[in-house]
Amino acid sequence: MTALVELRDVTVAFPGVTALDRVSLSLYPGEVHALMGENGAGKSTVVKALNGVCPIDGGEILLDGRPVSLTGPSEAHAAGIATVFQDIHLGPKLNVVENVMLGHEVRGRFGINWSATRARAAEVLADLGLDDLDLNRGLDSLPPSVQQLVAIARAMVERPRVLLLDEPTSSLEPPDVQRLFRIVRSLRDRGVAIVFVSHFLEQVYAISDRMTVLRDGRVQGEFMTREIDRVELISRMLGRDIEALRQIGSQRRAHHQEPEGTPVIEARGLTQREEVEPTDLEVYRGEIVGLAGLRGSGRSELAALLTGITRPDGGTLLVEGKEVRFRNPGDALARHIVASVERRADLGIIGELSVADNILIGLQALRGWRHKVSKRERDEVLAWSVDNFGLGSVPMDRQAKFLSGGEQQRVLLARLFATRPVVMVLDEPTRGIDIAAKVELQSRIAKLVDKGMGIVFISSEFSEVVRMSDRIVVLKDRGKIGELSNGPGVTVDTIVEMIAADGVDDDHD
Ligand SMILES: Nc1ncnc2c1ncn2[C@@H]1O[C@H](COP(=O)(O)OP(=O)(O)OP(=O)(O)O)[C@@H](O)[C@H]1O
Repeated sequence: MTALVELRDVTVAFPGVTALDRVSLSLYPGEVHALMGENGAGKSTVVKALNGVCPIDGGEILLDGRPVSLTGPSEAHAAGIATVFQDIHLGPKLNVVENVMLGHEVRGRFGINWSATRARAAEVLADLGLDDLDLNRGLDSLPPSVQQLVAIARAMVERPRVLLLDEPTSSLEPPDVQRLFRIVRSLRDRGVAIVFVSHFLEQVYAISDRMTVLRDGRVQGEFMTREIDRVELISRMLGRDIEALRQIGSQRRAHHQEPEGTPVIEARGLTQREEVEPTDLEVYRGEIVGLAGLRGSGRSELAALLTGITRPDGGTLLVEGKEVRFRNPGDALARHIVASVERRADLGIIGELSVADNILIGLQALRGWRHKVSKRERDEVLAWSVDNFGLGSVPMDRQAKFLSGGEQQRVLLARLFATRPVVMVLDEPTRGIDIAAKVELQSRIAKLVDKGMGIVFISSEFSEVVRMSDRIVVLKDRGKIGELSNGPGVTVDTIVEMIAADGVDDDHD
């Protein structure tokens, strides 16, 4: 089979980093090709080289066997290459038709022919099995999953031959992922060549036909998905021995005895209208309490109430047995209660500041701006952060906006840890983080907890919640439905069954 697109020895260099080092890979029609690799491996750079966003410094890109120059997005469009970005770049105030057709409106003699434009949008959506979508709805009134599907419809208007999907599922729940995959499969079956980038291993196994593994900007191998097992894939991504990895996989946090004393943080009937039903929660020193629930279960909203990001409408919050009222996250920080929140844009990486300043800013805020962190402490904190969050290859003076998504996530965690918190609320702290860093972070958290900190841990990967938590609070539809003391008998299925069983009887009333 001839490749539709081929990268031959492509090199992309940024000051101080070779993002792609003589990368060769081929995309075939009718195939889903996954790009795999740790944070910073070069996956997004491959996507950007193909969609003309990032010029290449060496090698060549061939289309149907002939060299092409993709020096900008319009060249990539002309070559039939379309991209769906991770952060949806659509018009929130525009309706579905406008979003799908923006820039491709059907024109007649008197300007835009709206009925034809509408018909074309309906055709594209129907083609993707999205005929149930209301074309007049404003995009911002639709759930993120549907917005993501609209973004794909938009990419399909020009009938591209190559579709680039960079982490398209990062904000989707499982049923939406299945819907997206049905669309991806039907496009594949029509001969589109698809590039799929995701940190979710199971999704990659479910959807891809072929994968290329990258590490430090170099290709580590190309495999047919059905021929490479998960352990081998991970070991290729990390460049580590398979046996060592098998051992990491089998580790489970040794759980503590029953909590005692006063909870370090406690919620009594804490509630927020339309977001969180009255909820009780206790976290003791030395404990990790996992919040398990689907997106929309209220898990992130509860986290926000605990840390002053939002204010409750009722109930009480106590720190070390004393009632507190946080007006903002600064009030919580003053009590050494810190949070990482789920959506990256809200997390607070300040792109214009250096990596070092991004790490130190939390500590500086805690001290007050008049008491500058001393040079010695600054050096200590940075050295500690580099050691503990694998930031060795990131220059401390680089502007944070140039880091990869996963690198930014680690910088943010380093910032939180630098404030020496008593309570940490971690909402999806390992999302977008590669597997090595995930394991490293998990053991880091476990160690800190041993030193007497209390942690609220939220992850949409239930396996991670089970691995990390001493206790698991299960949430559904904005409220707590149960609590489990973790132990050998508790598995992902236990949580899933609790969520599935809850309220089923009510439906029969
Ligand atoms: N504009 C830029 N300037 C400087 N360095 C950059 C730039 N863009 C990317 N890099 C660096 O190039 C390397 C590859 O980045 P890339 O975004 O392709 O990684 P990735 O595999 O997509 O990572 P992630 O999984 O974290 O998204 C990283 O070390 C990153 O810091």
